[in-house]
Amino acid sequence: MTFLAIDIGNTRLKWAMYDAPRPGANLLGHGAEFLDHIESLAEGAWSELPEPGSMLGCVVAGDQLRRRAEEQIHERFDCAARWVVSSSAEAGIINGYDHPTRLGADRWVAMIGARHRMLSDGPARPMVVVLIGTAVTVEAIDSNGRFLGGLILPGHGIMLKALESGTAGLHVPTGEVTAFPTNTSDALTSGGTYAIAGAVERMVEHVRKHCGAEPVRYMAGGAGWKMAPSMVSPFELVESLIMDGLLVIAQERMLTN
Ligand SMILES: Nc1ncnc2c1ncn2[C@@H]1O[C@H](COP(=O)(O)OP(=O)(O)O)[C@@H](O)[C@H]1O
Ligand SMILES: CC(C)(COP(=O)(O)O)[C@@H](O)C(=O)NCCC(=O)O
Ligand SMILES: [K+]
Repeated sequence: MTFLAIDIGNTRLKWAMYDAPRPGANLLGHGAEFLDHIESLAEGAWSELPEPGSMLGCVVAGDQLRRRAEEQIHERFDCAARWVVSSSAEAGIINGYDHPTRLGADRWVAMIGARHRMLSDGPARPMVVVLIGTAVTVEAIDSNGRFLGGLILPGHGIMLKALESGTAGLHVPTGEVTAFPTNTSDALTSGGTYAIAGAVERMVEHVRKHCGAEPVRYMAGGAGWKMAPSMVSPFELVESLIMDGLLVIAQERMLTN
């Protein structure tokens, strides 16, 4: 039974079609559209796909975007649109947020994917899960699967936009990440990268100290590949973390139509 997974962030809608709603299922197709281009999905990227037996998604881009995605789903497919809402516990993760449903669904799903991945690789350990999207999130999870809390910080693009709009002299092209930047472009690019790397490393230290063990470290998100090389503690890039989490939840809920 085919399964369609969708992740709608503040920059792009990512989708992946699998041959079954379970972790490790075969990928039949995948893609990403900037939010302005969602209306082209049904007649474009999805036109050649098989009918999904079920779908599950996560949305943090707001109700209007969710509705625009649902229009495409219903135009092209017969299956019901289902979206994950963060809850107090699901698929091995216990939600430590003050108001569990206010936690971004992408963060929740990524932690579920990460926990499942870690447990298929070996014994339970604490984790630090980093998503580098429009915003950056840095989650701490203990070895029992309890989400202890997480950081939200601006992504690279937002940091640069803030600096450009708040100053007269910072309109420059993207630079290189270097330890000692000697031009404005490199200074901005390195500043943003090390701001994120520094915050991530603080969280790694907090988890080490709190849990008394070295955390497993996963990174995902559209700009993860750009950030990973600049981390202090090495992170494993797992581009599919959110899709993996959606597969885990779909299997646990035995999603059918
Ligand atoms: N193909 C790409 N090449 C370079 N940067 C990219 C690419 N795709 C996404 N990004 C960067 O990643 C960020 C968006 O990633 P994404 O995971 O789609 O975010 P979101 O989940 O918030 O929609 C943006 O800051 C963008 O600049
Ligand atoms: C933190 C986020 C903006 C990240 O969004 P993204 O970068 O994936 O587009 C999103 O997860 C969100 O809106 N969260 C709700 C607030 C919270 O998690 O506390
Ligand atoms: K995201």
